[in-house]
Order: sequence, then C-alpha cells, then structure tokens
Amino acid sequence: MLDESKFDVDLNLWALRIPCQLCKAATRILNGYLLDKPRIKPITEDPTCQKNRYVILSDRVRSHDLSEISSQKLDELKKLCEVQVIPYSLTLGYSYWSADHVLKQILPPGVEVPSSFETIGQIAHLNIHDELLPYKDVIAKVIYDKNYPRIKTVVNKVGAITNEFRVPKFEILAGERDMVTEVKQYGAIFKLDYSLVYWNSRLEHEHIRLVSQFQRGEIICDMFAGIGPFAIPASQKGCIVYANDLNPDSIRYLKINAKINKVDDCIYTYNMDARKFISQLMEAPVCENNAECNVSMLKACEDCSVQDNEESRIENTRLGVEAEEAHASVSGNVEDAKDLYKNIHTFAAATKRPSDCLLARYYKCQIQENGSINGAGTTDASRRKGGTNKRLRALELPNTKPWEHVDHIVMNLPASALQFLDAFKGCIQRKDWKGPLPLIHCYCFMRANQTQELIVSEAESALNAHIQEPIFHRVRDVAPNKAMFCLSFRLPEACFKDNATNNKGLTAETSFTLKDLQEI
Ligand SMILES: C[S@@+](CC[C@H](N)C(=O)[O-])C[C@H]1O[C@@H](n2cnc3c(N)ncnc32)[C@H](O)[C@@H]1O
Repeated sequence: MLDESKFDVDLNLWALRIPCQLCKAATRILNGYLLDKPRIKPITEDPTCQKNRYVILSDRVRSHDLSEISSQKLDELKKLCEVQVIPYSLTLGYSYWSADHVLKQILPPGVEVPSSFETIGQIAHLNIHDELLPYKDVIAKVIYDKNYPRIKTVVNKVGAITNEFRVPKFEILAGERDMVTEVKQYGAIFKLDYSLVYWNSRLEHEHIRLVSQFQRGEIICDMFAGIGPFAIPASQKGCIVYANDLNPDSIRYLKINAKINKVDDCIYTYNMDARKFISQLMEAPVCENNAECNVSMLKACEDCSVQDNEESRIENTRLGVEAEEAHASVSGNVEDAKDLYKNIHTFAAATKRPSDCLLARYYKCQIQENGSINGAGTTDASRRKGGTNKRLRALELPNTKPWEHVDHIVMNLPASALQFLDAFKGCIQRKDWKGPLPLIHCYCFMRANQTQELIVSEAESALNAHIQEPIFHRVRDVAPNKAMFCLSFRLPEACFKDNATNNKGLTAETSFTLKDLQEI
C-alpha cells in the first residue's frame, strides 16, 4: 500500500490581498516574486471577500515586511493599492508531484527510475528490471495515478518473447484488466488486443517510410502482416494488398481494421505459414467446374468446386446478373445509382472474388455525386469480353492476379525473414508473369560483428541467386550491439520457375488443391 500522505510538503508563504481589477497590474509589478510552481496558479480566491484575490508570493519572500522585494517595486505597488500582507499556507500533496519525484522517494537510491514507458492506446507498457521487481506494484500504481485517464491499464512484460507470433507475455499491474485498445498511426486506426497480437509503436516511421514507396494501383504482398500497419495504409493509398499472418488473432484484427478504415474491399487476408502463402499466391488456381473461376481467386473456386454448394452458386449468379442488369438499365438518378451499387456490393460480398470486389469498387466510383453513372448502359457481355479489365484500367487499379504480377513483397519478421526467402525459388512462372519482378523488402537484425555483405550472402543462398543492387535501410537500434535493417532488392530472374535450379517444381500431383487456397 502506498501511503500518499507521506508525500505532503507544507509551504508557509505570504500572499497579498489585492482588488480583482488590479490583479493584472499587481502581478506585472511583482514579476519574479510570485509563486512559481508547476500547475499552481499564483492568483487565488480570497475566501473572505469576492471582490479581492490573493496574489501568492514566492517562497523566496520570507518576511512579513516583504524586504526581499526591491523598494522600487514596493513603492510602485503601494501607489497601485493598499498593500495587505497575509500568511498563506499550501500543502503540495501526492497528486501534485510527478511520477519521477514520487518514485525517487520510494525506490532505493541510485536505481534508474522507471517513469517512462511505451504507450499503446490506453495501455502503458513497462519493462521493469529484475532489481525493481519487488516494487512493481507500487511503480505501476504511480504510473497509473499520474497518467489517468490517458492511461487506463499498466502492464509489465514478463520474460523473453518465445512464441512464433512474437507476442510478449504481460502481467497487468494496475488499472482495467482489458488489453483491447486502439492506436492511431498516420490517420489510420488500429484496433488490437495487446495480449494476443504483435504491435510495436516504435515502427511507425518505418511503416510510413516503406508505404511511401508504393504507388497507387500497385499490388503488395505482406507475408507477415500482423494487424496491418503496412497493409492498411497501403490500401488507403489505392494499392491492392494480399496480407498474411500465421497468428489467427492478428488476421482477425487485420480484418476488423480493414473494415474500420474502409479498405476491406482492397485487402485479401490469409492465415497460414508465409512460405505456403507465397507458393499458393503465385500458383494460379485451377477450378475444374467453372472456367470463369480461373481468373478469380481462391474462395470462389472453393465455393463452386470444393464445397460444391449449388445453392450459393445459383444465388451468386442471380445477384451478379441482377447487378449487371441494373447497370445496363439505370437511367442515372441517385436512387438507381444507390440500388445498383448495393446489388453489386452484395454480389461481391457473396462471391468474395477480388475481381468482383474491384468491380463493386469500380461501380461505386462511377456513381457521381449528382447520382449519374459513368458507363451506364453497358451489358454483362462486355464484362465477359474483358470489360472488367478495361474498367479497372480506367480506375488505374491493377488486375488482381498475384501469380501474374506483384510490385512489392514485405517481410517484417526480422528474426527469421531471411530464411523465408527460399519460398521464392521457382515460385513464379515466367510465361504467366507480367512486368518486372517484385521488389522484396526483407527485415533483419544485424549485430555489430556482422556486415551487410554477410546478410546479402545469406539472402542469396536462401534464394540460390545473385542479388543485384541491394539497398539497406537502418530501421532502429534494438540493443547496444544490434540493429534492425530493411534489405530491399528486386527478386532475381533466376527465381523464375524455369530458371531455379532448386525449384520446388509444383506438378499436377504436388500442386495445392483448391481446398488449400483458403482466402479468409
Ligand atoms: C515482427 S511481426 C510484424 C507484424 C507487422 N508487419 C508489423 O510491422 O507490425 C511478425 C509477424 O509475423 C507473424 N509470423 C510469425 N511467423 C510466421 C510465419 N511462419 N508465417 C506467417 N506469419 C508469421 C507473427 O504472428 C507476427 O504477426
């Protein structure tokens, strides 16, 4: 228990009783002799008369005759009003003192006072050193008291991070036992449960730096996406993002965040091992039942060939036809436009095919503020004959076939991302691929005794290919002899399926079944 009264400090001061209307002039004259304590105003009410105020003097002024104040100032004051000096006592209690001041009184002398902490929304995250663990509860109480209501929960990290989701173990030391919070970064909102998912506010600048390299319309693939600090701002910028994480809770929050930030039609989420994700993403799924599904992704194929859900297929077709018919017939008034968008959106939500979601987005963009619709009157047939692509191009949105083109691949798992580079060996079919190979942004740690050449050679041996023009960016120091870096380079041509000497050579027998292609 913390005895708060122990921090009380009584000050015996002098105050001047001054008429309200003269306070401003009096304080100007007394500049340098007024009470100067943070968060305490030197002018306060006179309890005996509403027309007066007390002007509290500094503790430097010790005598009743105010001899510490220069005679010139005193004369000036006397000319202003009658000077009435009264004793004034003030107690500076626990609530007055800063966390640093209180903790210094409580903790053994010479120890580093843990008054600073990382903030994650309303959570304060402490890393209390072993020697201070006996004081952890009182430290947390002081941090909580001094920062409430900005901080509602105080937690301490327990032990080293050992799990593959990179989520530390925490003990809640003070405040609400709720680890769900919201963080804002560069205009995006991120909701998360800090006890279940990875989050590091110190990476904010890195998230911005990398996303600033992406262009509107580019396709981004995030192999270790977490709750979306790259994926959400990238899609806000107009990129299409394929985001994966092994932690189901991260993906749950990534989906929540995509919704909160209104970019859920541009982010496709996956919950699997990153190596498997890359293989599946780069391998065009083939649907035996429905040729049209060849050009769409994952879930659609799952719906029609694996689950063979006749009912939902018919319903989807009906919605799609309705949407197309509506588009063909709308005359251009606002209500028609809204109905049209609703239909197509329902269709896209039902099929979950990226191409349909993009189409919904395209139509949404076509609805002008005045309710007219660009391109109204085109038919379903035009969509089948490549109309979709034309519309997507008009919107500068990419064709969403990651096995044909990806612009950037983000790999933020610094402890082991380099080892995942082997996933790219032979994963891309040269004949299918359009445009340049993707830029890889692979995060890693580098110790003081390691060199950039060593890291590049590790990456090259994982890829089994030479890396041209690698670029290193120092992200931050994580320990005295260890820094986090981002290694960016273009995936070497040698990684094409027909080049890779050691490719995995997915054959008809070994390729993934449609069931594996589990878009979430
Ligand atoms: C360092 S965090 C980065 C998260 C996010 N990109 C960020 O910047 O905050 C690494 C993420 O990789 C995920 N992860 C770990 N191993 C994985 C694997 N084998 N495949 C896919 N994701 C993995 C973890 O769950 C964690 O969310």
